[in-house]
Amino acid sequence: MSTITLDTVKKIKTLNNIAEGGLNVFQKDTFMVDNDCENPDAIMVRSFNMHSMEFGHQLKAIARAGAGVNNIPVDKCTEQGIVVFNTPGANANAVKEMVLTSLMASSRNLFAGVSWTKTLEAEGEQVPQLVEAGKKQFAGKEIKGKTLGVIGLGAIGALVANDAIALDMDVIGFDPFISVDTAWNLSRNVQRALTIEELFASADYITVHTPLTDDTRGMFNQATFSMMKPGVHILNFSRGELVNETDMEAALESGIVGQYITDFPNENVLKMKNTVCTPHIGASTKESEENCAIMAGRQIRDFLQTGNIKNSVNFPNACLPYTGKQRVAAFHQNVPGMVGKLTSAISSYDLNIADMVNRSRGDYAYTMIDIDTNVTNNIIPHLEGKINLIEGMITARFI
Ligand SMILES: NC(=O)c1ccc[n+]([C@@H]2O[C@H](COP(=O)([O-])OP(=O)(O)OC[C@H]3O[C@@H](n4cnc5c(N)ncnc54)[C@H](O)[C@@H]3O)[C@@H](O)[C@H]2O)c1
Ligand SMILES: O=C(O)CC[C@@H](O)C(=O)O
Repeated sequence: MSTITLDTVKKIKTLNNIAEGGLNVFQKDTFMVDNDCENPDAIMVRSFNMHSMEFGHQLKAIARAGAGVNNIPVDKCTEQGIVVFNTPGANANAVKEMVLTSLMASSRNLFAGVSWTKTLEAEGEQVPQLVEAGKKQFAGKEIKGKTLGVIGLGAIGALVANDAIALDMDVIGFDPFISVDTAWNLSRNVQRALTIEELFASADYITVHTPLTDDTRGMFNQATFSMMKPGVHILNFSRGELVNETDMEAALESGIVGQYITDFPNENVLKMKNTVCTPHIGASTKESEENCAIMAGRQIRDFLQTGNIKNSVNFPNACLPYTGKQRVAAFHQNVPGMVGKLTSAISSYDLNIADMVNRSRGDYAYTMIDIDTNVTNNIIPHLEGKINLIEGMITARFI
């Protein structure tokens, strides 16, 4: 059932702590931002799991202040005409710095060395001698000249790959869907793996930067571990589910995997040998949280006020310069004749069209139509009824 509504004050619900800069983008006279509000027009979220949530008819958009959208039921949102945004690249530098820190720290056994040294606290004046006697167990390897395999050369992977080249590593990257922009920005010294097997066979260290999808879930498993160099270090700052935990545990026990560094601990992973866990802090810097929140806030604000879509993961990007004229923003099936039916519904009320844009993505499409006169409030319910009757319409609103 589709609806057209004339909005007044718009309600933004927050499901996690959103950095202040992202909340400040909402003008106080036009928006109400609250973590408890009912029937929000939009939701801002970080990692909160939204899969069991029901969404009201009022909800028009969800913005993920971050990259991964696996905590959001994107397909359900699409069917309901709810636009899902993320903030591409906004936290990439934070994660890159975390990956490089962990790469060097793990190669030098820093985590284990620091923990062991702390156990000497009660040894009094014996500490210096014990340190000298015990340090050999923590001798590490330099990363210079070693091979780093980077799986997923998007915002984060490309930064990691380029900086690893600057640290004198050999870098091999695998990304069958690499974007043209990233390819332009990638160091020419990054070797391209045509297959993931090629990367597994040559890497001393592997870092993964793909989203969690049905294709990538469990990509680290018994079969892929058997293709890797014994003692390989694996860094996972993407999502825990990329790794088959049982197989990882066995690979760590047998030494095929020398160290596993992950930002996604759980009760099983915490118990695994040679594993270093961080508490999902890859993107936890002041700068990155502000960047993500501001980008997410602006995208939601602009969408609610103008209908323009930027950085959606489920609907096409669409921009029509906003002139303040009455605008119809309609989500519908991507089937022939929809634009014609929309324009004839509008012109049947003697309304003239000033401008329009229509964009499609897969099975769905989005149309914005500007009307060159103000539509009086008594016409809107009738026009609403007419647009409602168009087969294939999901949801539409007047702005
Ligand atoms: N630890 C954290 O706090 C943190 C922070 C940011 C992002 N992340 C995770 O990192 C992921 C990547 O973030 P990003 O900003 O680089 O995203 P991105 O979209 O810029 O890059 C992802 C890349 O993975 C590639 N890819 C997709 N499927 C692939 C496959 N099967 N094999 C190889 N490459 C594949 C894509 O082509 C793309 O280039 C996010 O989806 C998120 O899960 C974690
Ligand atoms: O919000 C966070 O702190 C984590 C974000 C991260 O997992 C992401 O996918 O961007």
